[in-house]
Amino acid sequence: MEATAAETGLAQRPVVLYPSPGMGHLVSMIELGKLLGARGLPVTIVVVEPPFNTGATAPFLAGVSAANPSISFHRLPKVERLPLVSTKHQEALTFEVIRVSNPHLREFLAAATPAVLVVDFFCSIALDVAEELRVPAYFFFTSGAEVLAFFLHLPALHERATASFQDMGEEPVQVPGIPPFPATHAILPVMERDDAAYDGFVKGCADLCRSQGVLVNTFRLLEQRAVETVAAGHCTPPGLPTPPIYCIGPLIKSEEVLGKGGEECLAWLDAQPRASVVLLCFGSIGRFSAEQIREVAAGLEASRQRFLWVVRAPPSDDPAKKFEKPPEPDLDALLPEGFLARTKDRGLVVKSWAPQRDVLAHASVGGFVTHCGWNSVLEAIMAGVPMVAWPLYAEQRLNRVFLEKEMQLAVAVAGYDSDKGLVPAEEVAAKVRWIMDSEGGRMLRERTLAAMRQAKDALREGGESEATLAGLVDDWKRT
Ligand SMILES: O=c1ccn([C@@H]2O[C@H](COP(=O)(O)OP(=O)(O)O[C@H]3O[C@H](CO)[C@@H](O)[C@H](O)[C@H]3O)[C@@H](O)[C@H]2O)c(=O)[nH]1
Repeated sequence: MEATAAETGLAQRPVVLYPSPGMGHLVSMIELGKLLGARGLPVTIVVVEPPFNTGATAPFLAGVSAANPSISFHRLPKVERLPLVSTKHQEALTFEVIRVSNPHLREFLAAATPAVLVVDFFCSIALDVAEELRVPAYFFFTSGAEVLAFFLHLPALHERATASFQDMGEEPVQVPGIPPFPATHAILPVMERDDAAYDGFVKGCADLCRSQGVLVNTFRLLEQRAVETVAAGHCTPPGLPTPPIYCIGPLIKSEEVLGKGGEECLAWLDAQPRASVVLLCFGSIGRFSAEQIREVAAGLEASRQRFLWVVRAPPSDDPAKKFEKPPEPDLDALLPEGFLARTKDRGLVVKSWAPQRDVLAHASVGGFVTHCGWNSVLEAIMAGVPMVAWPLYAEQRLNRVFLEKEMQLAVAVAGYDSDKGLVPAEEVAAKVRWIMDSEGGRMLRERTLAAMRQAKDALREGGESEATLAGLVDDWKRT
């Protein structure tokens, strides 16, 4: 008979989850917390407050914490200011926030005496604390197994190459278990060796091998080749151990904090025909230039399709404001004159944020133009909605390669005009029409629906992901 948490002492000793502060990293870690809580484990989520925009708002966290009283949230002292870091990438700042928070984490863990610590990729420095306090530490990988294959292999790629990915141009990067991809498609923050983000990634990737295991927010059948190659140790650098891999997903947001704007979106969708609307939404921090916003508008208008479009204010020209929360967009100034009036019968433009998971799950939505953040990908799969891949930052260009070439669940936006620095309206119109109203788009929808069924199978009681998590929890209860 299975030991209960109380019998093993786990009732007193929490499982501590340590997400990095970005919205895209918090949502799935919180879902993991709920699943562990439902299996009788006491769960504490440690929250870090950085001095830059992460898309995760205080109302979001307050809503989650109110809806899940069984999970306790422990806030580390807010990081007010960071040492100067030489970087173009927010990821380098995230590593820094976690580094300066490590003494506070140590203090908390020493008092909480957790049974298990589960950390986000960006929090790998917490493994030092876990080792010192003898707490078994696992990773929760918030992207997919194909990206994990690349991450595990990065230290080996780093040893072999002397040039930055940026300077390797279109040279294909070979990683076991995933399709070759041009060096320019490697993840944005590791493009340049002299950026602080690069060092953080190479170290974090090697740290994956110091853990007791890596829980991955995917399901095996979605990324079978990568999962098997990673598990067989073919991606791990020579001399390092391969951590056990646990595919426990897809874990997507189980509740939305709607607000007034959210209710407006869903009410508008209620009035649209089935599978007729394309959603355009670009993650928790994705932003386009004013010129690109005008091209998207012109493309949507030319496509003649129904649309729901989340528009954010363009990035500021002031580098000091690069990582700040954007103001509300001024739609009259940003959109072409008369656009809103001309498209009012078939389009809804929403400022800054929509309840994406609920929108995707709505029967009126039939296509999704996405930045390829992994939560967005999984939310689309769980809703059976085919994707147009338009990556912007982080590991999204890799996700586009995998979605298009390996999983075959998306069509990629092409035709980037490097002189003008944008994707022209004609390409936006062509891809929107293709996904919503072509034989190819219909086939993609069928494939996505098949993936949705596999995902739901993996999650049901006794399904592969559910059983994997159950087995892991049993192991934890026995330790
Ligand atoms: O208007 C919006 C915008 C976003 N979301 C939600 O916010 C989350 C966004 O997550 P994701 O799609 O993963 O994008 P990012 O916020 O950009 O996530 C970061 O973290 C992910 C997981 O590691 C990575 O895959 C991404 O590339 C990285 O940028 C999802 O749950 C969305 O439903 C909304 O609800 N409404």
